[in-house]
Amino acid sequence: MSRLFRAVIMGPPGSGKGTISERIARGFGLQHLSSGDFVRENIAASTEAGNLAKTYIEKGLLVPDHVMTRLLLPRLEAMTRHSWILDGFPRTLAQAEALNSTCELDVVISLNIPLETLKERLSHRWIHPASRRVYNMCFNPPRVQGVDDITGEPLIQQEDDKPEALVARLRHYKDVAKPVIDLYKAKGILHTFSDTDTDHIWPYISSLLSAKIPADRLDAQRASTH
Ligand SMILES: Nc1ncnc2c1ncn2[C@@H]1O[C@H](COP(=O)(O)OP(=O)(O)OP(=O)(O)O)[C@@H](O)[C@H]1O
Ligand SMILES: Nc1nc2c(ncn2[C@@H]2O[C@H](COP(=O)(O)OP(=O)(O)O)[C@@H](O)[C@H]2O)c(=O)[nH]1
Repeated sequence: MSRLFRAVIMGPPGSGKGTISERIARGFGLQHLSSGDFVRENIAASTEAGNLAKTYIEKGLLVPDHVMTRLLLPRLEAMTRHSWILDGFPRTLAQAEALNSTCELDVVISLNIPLETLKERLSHRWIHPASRRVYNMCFNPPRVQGVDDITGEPLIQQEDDKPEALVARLRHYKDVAKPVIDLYKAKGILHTFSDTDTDHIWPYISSLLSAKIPADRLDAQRASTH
């Protein structure tokens, strides 16, 4: 059986991790794994790690490393048949080291997007809270303004997408992401993309993945998702 392909996507809030991961999932048949989704699923299922995570999220805090790794690593270990793109994890060096000891990554994509662009995007980000489907009133608007395409339910704006909260989140991202980025740079698997538009970045990411994922693996991957 061909070896699995494992990728991580990193970037500050609003950099397009979710948007690009979805394109990668559709275009290359990788499974999009979102750390935020794992956290929410565990909270909904009241698992031990989920209950712990909830106490932090309710206070608007990041979930501590030991809880995140307990929640995520077993899920990754169980992914023995499907290649994946991981979005939202690792966020800290401790998480990256724990991930290292679980699996070998093929590619890390780092998104480097100007602050003004992030502010602008997040001020137009609207979310369907139940599914976490993400819209943007300019870039990918819903079919009907203010409501989710699939359920017709109302969309909301998140408090921490407001510009005041964003600056603090960004500062925090820069501090904690730097050692993670340095680690992946040293391993020779880091690929950084800088631009103001996802549509400009996408062709470069697409050719990187086409070159990195061997054709036979790509075919097998696509066949298993269709
Ligand atoms: N790797 C992680 N480490 C710590 N906490 C995490 C991690 N991933 C997710 N969380 C927790 O889950 C919450 C939801 O995560 P999610 O990635 O959906 O949203 P977010 O942090 O607002 O991301 P973004 O704005 O970059 O899209 C986070 O606010 C955080 O509390
Ligand atoms: N205007 C604009 N908005 C974008 C672009 N790429 C993504 N977005 C939107 O910007 C917001 C943040 O993107 P998202 O994928 O959620 O970023 P994440 O926080 O890194 O996962 C969402 O509302 C996206 O629809 C882009 O190139 N231009």
